Amino acid sequence: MSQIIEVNGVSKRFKKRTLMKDVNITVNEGSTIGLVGENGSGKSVLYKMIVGLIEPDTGEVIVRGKRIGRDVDFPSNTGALINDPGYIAPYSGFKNLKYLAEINQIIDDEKIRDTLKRVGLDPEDKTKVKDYSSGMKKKLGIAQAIMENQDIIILDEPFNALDAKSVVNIRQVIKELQTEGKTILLTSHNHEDIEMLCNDVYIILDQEVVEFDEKIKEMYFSHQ
Ligand SMILES: Nc1ncnc2c1ncn2[C@@H]1O[C@H](COP(=O)(O)OP(=O)(O)OP(=O)(O)O)[C@@H](O)[C@H]1O
Repeated sequence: MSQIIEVNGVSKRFKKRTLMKDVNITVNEGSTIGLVGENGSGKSVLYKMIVGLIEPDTGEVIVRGKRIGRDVDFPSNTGALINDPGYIAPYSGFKNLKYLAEINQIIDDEKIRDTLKRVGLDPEDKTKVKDYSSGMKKKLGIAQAIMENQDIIILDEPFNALDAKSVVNIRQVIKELQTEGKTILLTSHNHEDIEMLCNDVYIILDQEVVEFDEKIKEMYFSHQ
């Protein structure tokens, strides 16, 4: 298995607060990584550094051999749902995805419709995104992260706000993506999602990212 993402000696602080120091992670192509940690521990920030939205203070992020921020601004062929994506509020879900698809021009309307159905949204629904529920917005975010058949898929809290049936569906979608050989980076506060879907699990603990072994797992989830 080849390494597709490397986080080497990354540190980040905001004003006086050190969020993480000397973080090292290697992600193998085709694997699913889980990242857990308390609210505010830096999970989204770490994923934003991987996609080039936030610059590390020290260290480097390498994706497919290219250093983010030096060789490329953003990793290629990567779909990401991190926090709440900015949607065009007066547009429908379909129209939002179509607008985004026009940037790369690699998918047609049919693929957009199929992806909306795949995540549990009705492609014909004309509801404006400003009137979407939180769960619908989350599904739309997942759709934009996978619609172009991206090889690397980053899903930060994809299950938040989803009802039980939708959780089952999105877990199934993620399993299909795994079968397709995608490299997936997840976060979730739900023990079951992480256990069920991830090959390697890390936790941000005291500003460090460490492997989430059985001992730490027991300690962490027993406090939730
Ligand atoms: N651009 C920024 N400028 C200043 N502080 C920031 C910025 N982005 C994030 N932070 C801070 O970094 C910390 C970590 O935020 P992050 O969103 O990564 O947490 P998280 O682990 O994803 O939390 P949660 O589980 O609640 O989603 C927070 O205290 C947040 O306020």
